[in-house]
Amino acid sequence: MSDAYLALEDGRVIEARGRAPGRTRGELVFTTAYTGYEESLTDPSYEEQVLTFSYPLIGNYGVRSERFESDRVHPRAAIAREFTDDVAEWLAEEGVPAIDHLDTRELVTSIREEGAMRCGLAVGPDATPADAKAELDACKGMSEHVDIGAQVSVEEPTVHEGGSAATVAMIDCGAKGSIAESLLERDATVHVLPYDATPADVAAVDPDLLFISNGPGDPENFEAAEALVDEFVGDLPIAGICLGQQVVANALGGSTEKMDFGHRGVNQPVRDLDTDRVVMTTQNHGYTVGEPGDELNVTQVNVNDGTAEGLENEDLGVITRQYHPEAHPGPNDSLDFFDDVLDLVSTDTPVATSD
Ligand SMILES: NC(=O)CC[C@H](N)C(=O)O
Repeated sequence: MSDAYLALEDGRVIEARGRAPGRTRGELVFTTAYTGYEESLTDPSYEEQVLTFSYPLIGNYGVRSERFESDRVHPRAAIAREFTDDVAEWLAEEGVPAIDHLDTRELVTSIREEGAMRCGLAVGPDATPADAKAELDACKGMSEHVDIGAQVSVEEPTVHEGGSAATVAMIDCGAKGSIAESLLERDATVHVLPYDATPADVAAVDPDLLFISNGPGDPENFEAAEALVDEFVGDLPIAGICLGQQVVANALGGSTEKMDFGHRGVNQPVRDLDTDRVVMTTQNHGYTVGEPGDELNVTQVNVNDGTAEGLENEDLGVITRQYHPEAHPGPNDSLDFFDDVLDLVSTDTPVATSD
């Protein structure tokens, strides 16, 4: 008798061991990251997804809140070959179902072959396969979560007072904490604004730079952020990370599309087309920029599949990354992105200034 069931869109129902109870649903994805489970589980970009860890043992160095990227767990559920008690207890306290003792190697292979798929989970002493299937039946596709920004963004503007290197208006589409920290460490002051901020809200903080954060779901559902890029491009330098890159591309004539199973891990190789240098990067995305449009140049590409990893327009002062230069988890090799971003302010790159 099992106490946990995972129902998949391909019709299978997989038995597992329950580690944190509940009923839930979401898009089933996997990460190959072998460390950084606290950072991944608190990354807002995982909202509405069920996160499978391909690394078999999750929790072997405990759970410490200093390593969290936000104030709660964001995946709808978590799956591993084996969770330690520390992680299972944390997820249970957070009300996030967790299962283990299933063949995650086989599960990850299925996602690679069939693509990210919808799933339903039922976990606990009374759980049945029918409960898991009922969750699956009620599960929406990622793009159908049209107001997902409201689930992850700040409700009111907040400010992180730093130094005078730059005043940054950061649009919080579900930002990881490390992004603001990376800017603060470089002496910037960061105004965090809601995902649906208006041009007047941005102008009110008199920024030197507009920064669009990472965030969950389909970038086409972040129309307000797209409108901000459209409004301020040429007047303010603009930077973006992950969803931020996608929103910037959509605003400037490019397009985005859903990937089969995405990039999630801490060793995704990225080649800079100018220097030919390859760096290992942290990634967590299921959509990608298809066409960059006429305004943006692709400056970096993924070595595995050639997808756009960096976009720039030097004249307009626009620079974005699809991966996570702020790391947490993962390698620190791309932290200089934040220096490049702040250089956009100090070198007055944009063609025009706001008056
Ligand atoms: N980490 C992110 O910002 C993810 C971006 C977007 N939600 C995607 O899945 O592609």
